[in-house]
Amino acid sequence: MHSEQENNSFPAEFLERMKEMLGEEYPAFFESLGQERQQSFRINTGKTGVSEFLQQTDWKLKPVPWCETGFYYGKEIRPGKHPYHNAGVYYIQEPSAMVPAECLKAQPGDIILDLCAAPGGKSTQIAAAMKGEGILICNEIHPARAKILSENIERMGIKNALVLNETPEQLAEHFSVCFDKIMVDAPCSGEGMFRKNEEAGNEWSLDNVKLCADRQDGILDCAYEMLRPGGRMVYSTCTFAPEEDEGSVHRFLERHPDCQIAEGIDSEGFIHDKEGCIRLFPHKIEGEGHFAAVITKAGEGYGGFGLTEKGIKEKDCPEYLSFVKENLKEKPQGALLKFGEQLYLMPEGFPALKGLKVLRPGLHLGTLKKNRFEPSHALALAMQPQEAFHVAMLSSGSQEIRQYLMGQTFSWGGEKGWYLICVDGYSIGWGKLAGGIMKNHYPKGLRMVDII
Ligand SMILES: C[S@@+](CC[C@H](N)C(=O)[O-])C[C@H]1O[C@@H](n2cnc3c(N)ncnc32)[C@H](O)[C@@H]1O
Repeated sequence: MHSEQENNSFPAEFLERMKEMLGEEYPAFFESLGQERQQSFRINTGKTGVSEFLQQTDWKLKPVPWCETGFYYGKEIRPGKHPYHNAGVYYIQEPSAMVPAECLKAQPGDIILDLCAAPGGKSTQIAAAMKGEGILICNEIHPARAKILSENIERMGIKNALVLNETPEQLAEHFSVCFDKIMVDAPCSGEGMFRKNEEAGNEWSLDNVKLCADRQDGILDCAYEMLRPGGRMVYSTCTFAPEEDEGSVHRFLERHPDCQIAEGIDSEGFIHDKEGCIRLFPHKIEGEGHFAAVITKAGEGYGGFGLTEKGIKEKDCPEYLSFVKENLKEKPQGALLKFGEQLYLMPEGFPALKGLKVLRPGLHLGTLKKNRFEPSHALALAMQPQEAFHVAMLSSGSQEIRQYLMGQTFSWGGEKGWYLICVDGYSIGWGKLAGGIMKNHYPKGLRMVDII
């Protein structure tokens, strides 16, 4: 049993509010704050099947009850240091944080916006459900966080996502009633993560709770503008503060009477209030504190963009076409877009990008250099081994994969040229073979010093 003294890193006013909210359940909640948090990841079904992955490893994993692809792992496993992480085979994500994207019920073909998306937990979960069909716009207001978001979209091999760095207001001006579904995982006071991130408690104040609630009102109003009639939106936070949870939802419904709360998902230990909002408490489930509400907009409509990108003609990129002919069994489908030397592939129906801060306009194919094409790391990660002519299939325990991820060359036999480097069947990057030596094309910024 933990005393209040032992938990003195939690602000007293926060604990008082929780006592008032939870009544006789408060001691159980308080004890849970002193317990260790759960670790989990979500298997990337864009790269592998759940049962296929479970057969491949001897890791002791326990299913997360509310997410078919989510699994708890123990301390003996360090998934972030394993080559599978670099190959985007899973995304390390807190178990409760898997709930909002499950509630969104993304389908292949949907036009979806993730408005507050970095570092990309929910975006990558939504993308997996979309199975590469439809359009996912991932937006993040802070430039440095938007970059991390873009890297995670790349690592997970997602082809149909656009990464933007805009304010919700600027997006709302651009994308009036365009989206079938919107995820609003709002910035909040983070009370549910105090156990995960001890420092978060130091920044807590009632004034900040109010500030967050005001900001959430503004973000939700922008999301409303962008949701098509008949569309579905999930609002979520990782705080217990009622002003930011049910409060934000109620104020929103008052301002927008054509919206209502709809059903989310259920699991043992989930608390549903009478309106249908979902609350997760760490003493009720194996996960941190979270809140989610599904909101639908009345009416009917279609998602999509009035103005779309047309792309450039293939014949204007001969270097790319020869790369495709020599190295890929099939030409990737979609329209080509050129930004300076950089070539991207966009799925059909991508919105016009003029006036937007774009970090990633679709799948980065590579760089058009003078008389040659250099494939991008993103292209490697978005490919399956059977799509390339030359593959270097390495095992996760091999010396070669260690050398590769550390940025070194390794010996290999075969014809010279580009090789898709794979680990246990998962693409992880490019190498270029010449004279029996595989030259390393693993991005410098991603190279590792500590691998298991
Ligand atoms: C809870 S986090 C998002 C986590 C993310 N959805 C995930 O699953 O990985 C909230 C995000 O909102 C961003 N944010 C902060 N202020 C914002 C604002 N005024 N409008 C929109 N987003 C904001 C933060 O930078 C942060 O990345």
